[in-house]
Amino acid sequence: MEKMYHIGLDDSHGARYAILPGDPGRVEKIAGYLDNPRLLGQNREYTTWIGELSGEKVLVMSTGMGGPSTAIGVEELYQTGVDTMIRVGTCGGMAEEVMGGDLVIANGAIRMEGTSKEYVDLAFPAVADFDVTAALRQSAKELGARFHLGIVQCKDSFYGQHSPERMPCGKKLEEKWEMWIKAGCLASEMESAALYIVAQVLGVRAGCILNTVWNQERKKKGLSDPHCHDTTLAIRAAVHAVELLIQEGSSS
Ligand SMILES: O=P(O)(O)O[C@H]1O[C@H](CO)[C@@H](O)[C@H]1O
Ligand SMILES: O=c1cc[nH]c(=O)[nH]1
Repeated sequence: MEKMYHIGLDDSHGARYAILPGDPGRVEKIAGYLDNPRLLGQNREYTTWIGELSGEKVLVMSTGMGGPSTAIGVEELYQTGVDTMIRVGTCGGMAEEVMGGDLVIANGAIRMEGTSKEYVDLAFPAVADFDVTAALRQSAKELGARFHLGIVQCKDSFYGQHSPERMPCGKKLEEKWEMWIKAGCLASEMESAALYIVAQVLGVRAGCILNTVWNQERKKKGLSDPHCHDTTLAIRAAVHAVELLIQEGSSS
């Protein structure tokens, strides 16, 4: 096959599993947890490394920030033979109990972004694959991590999250933000809704684990708000979840 237009890969890699950070700068670090890691390709925001876990090929590819580049990356990875994808990213806590450094496993995503609307109407939920989510939960437990499992909010504007008062539509953003919190939303990020909807439409498995960087709600209430930019724990949890899924696949 010809190399895919954006990610620059063809199907010769032979991997079914992909770990997907947003940040290209996180790819090599994640690949360091695989056996025999090597750079496979680099185009636009898509940096890809390949390695192995339990003898099975695994890709690590950055998606860039937001739904559009994530959807393109997922579409093209699927064309090259990938059928199981785990996003490992960062988020901002929304629920009071979600602290900087905690892991958040997203079993579903609020579709307050634009990309997934060009696949299916908003009434359709953005839901993670059950087996991938279960593997992420087991992995987080085995690592002894503090983690939360639940709904995240996906939006297109990082600064609409952090400075809604600056935006002409700020009142609406604030009203919705309050609504998501009252409904039990854990955290905010930018890619999982597009990942889940595109995965659903293509018929592939997807899940997501996030490092909480901070929690602006805790800060607002005068509570402690430790910041954590270290994604190591989320990465280790994602890599081990892939191992668990590979083991599960070979025993079923
Ligand atoms: O750290 P990543 O995976 O990029 O994820 C989060 O960080 C970016 C914003 O800072 C957005 O992409 C958001 O979803
Ligand atoms: O607050 C945050 C942190 C990471 N990513 C986001 O989208 N928001």
